[in-house]
Amino acid sequence: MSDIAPVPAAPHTAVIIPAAGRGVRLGPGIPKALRLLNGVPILVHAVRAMAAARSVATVIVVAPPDGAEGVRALLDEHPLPRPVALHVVPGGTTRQESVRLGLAALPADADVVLVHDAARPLVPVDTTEAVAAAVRDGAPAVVPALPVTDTVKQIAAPAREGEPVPVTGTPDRALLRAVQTPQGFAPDALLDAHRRLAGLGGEEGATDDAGMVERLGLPVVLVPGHEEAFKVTRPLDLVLAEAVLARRRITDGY
Ligand SMILES: Nc1ccn([C@@H]2O[C@H](COP(=O)(O)OP(=O)(O)OP(=O)(O)O)[C@@H](O)[C@H]2O)c(=O)n1
Ligand SMILES: C[C@](O)(CO)[C@H](O)COP(=O)(O)O
Repeated sequence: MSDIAPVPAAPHTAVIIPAAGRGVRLGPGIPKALRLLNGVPILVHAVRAMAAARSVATVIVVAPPDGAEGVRALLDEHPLPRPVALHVVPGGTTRQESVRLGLAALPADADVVLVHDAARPLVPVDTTEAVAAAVRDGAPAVVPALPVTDTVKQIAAPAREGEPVPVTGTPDRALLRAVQTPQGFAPDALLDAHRRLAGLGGEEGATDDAGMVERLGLPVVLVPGHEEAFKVTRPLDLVLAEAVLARRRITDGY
């Protein structure tokens, strides 16, 4: 019998980056993930942000459905801050379908899976590490979040933007949080949510990945998000992102 303790396997965080959206709210043009921020595609910023985290060993980019080869070539042109295994797969027509297609490429030995919007290119590495660490410490689902600063009104039914609409209530904003990505999961929790809910109508209305896991009745915990992890959704967000990068160039030499 050997008295040598087995060497624990190194942590393996795999990241899925859904990048298959068109970016309709940003306005006409090429898919949002390929638009430039300081001369570099938004997607490249997002991949670099994920690869900067020390536990991240695999990054799976979910490309626009007809654009996987072009995205692969684009990523090969841009160096990453650390070596990672990089995969590119074609995405689907909804965000959840794209995430599911990314999950199909998940390595079997991953102990944490993060899902990170390509549209959040500036998330700081500490936020990513905090989410991954909380999953590794035993939480099945972890979400970075910030307090809500606007007062939020409830309306009775979805309405077109710009249309006057009656208010039905004002939720207590102290009980609300705005959630960001990367969201982190024990791989089985997210895989199980997709196996059980996808295609059965169970994913309808789930606008984030943790929402899928919540529907299985599993606990989801929040950790502090970061204001620079904002989502590039509308044109003004691009202006803000350029300003953040300009400040980082001055303060961090980045
Ligand atoms: N079919 C889709 C739709 C969205 N996404 C990704 O999900 C993330 C968050 O979505 P969002 O910001 O809403 O992006 P879009 O769907 O592109 O935006 P819009 O709704 O304005 O078209 C983005 O990185 C986007 O590329 C995806 O991979 N596949
Ligand atoms: C996942 C997400 O970024 C969390 O805030 C958000 O729900 C994505 O929503 P979108 O409508 O696809 O922008």
